[in-house]
Amino acid sequence: MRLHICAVGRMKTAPEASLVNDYTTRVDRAGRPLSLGPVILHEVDDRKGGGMAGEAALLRRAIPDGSLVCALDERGRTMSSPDFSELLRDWRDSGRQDATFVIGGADGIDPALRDSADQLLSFGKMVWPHMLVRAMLAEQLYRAVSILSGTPYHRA
Ligand SMILES: C[S@@+](CC[C@H](N)C(=O)[O-])C[C@H]1O[C@@H](n2cnc3c(N)ncnc32)[C@H](O)[C@@H]1O
Repeated sequence: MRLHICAVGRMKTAPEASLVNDYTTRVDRAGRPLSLGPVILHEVDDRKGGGMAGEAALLRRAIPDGSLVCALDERGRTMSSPDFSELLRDWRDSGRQDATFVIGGADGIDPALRDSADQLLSFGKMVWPHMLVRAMLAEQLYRAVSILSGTPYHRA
């Protein structure tokens, strides 16, 4: 199952970029025997100033047809890392080819797009900067793959 991160904004040389690259490379390597990965990053940038609706249109276009969708939102469900690994395993076993994780911009994710997601995932009630959320998501994807592989990275 391919893992897509559809996110508003361009990371370019942001300090979080090396973290995202490191963890996604690790997911690609460790996830291969589990049929999870690669991680594919799709960055969208609404230059027309269309706000959340404009960003949502670009995000929808970036989400592969038929993909399962998890929207990152502080109002979503908090999960333990083992729970998240089970979600990934169940999604992989569903037979769908793609899972997409959506990260919004400064104003968040358009409510219509958020409500259409299969899962709303929260990293706690606090609001985190969107670039940091990419790095946190990439790390949790690697942690989930490590849990499913039975390697000792995750210690509960
Ligand atoms: C700066 S936040 C936007 C917050 C915005 N005020 C809102 O109401 O959603 C940018 C993006 O980072 C992600 N994000 C921020 N904090 C999060 C959290 N605690 N859990 C999950 N995702 C979060 C969400 O995808 C959000 O759309």
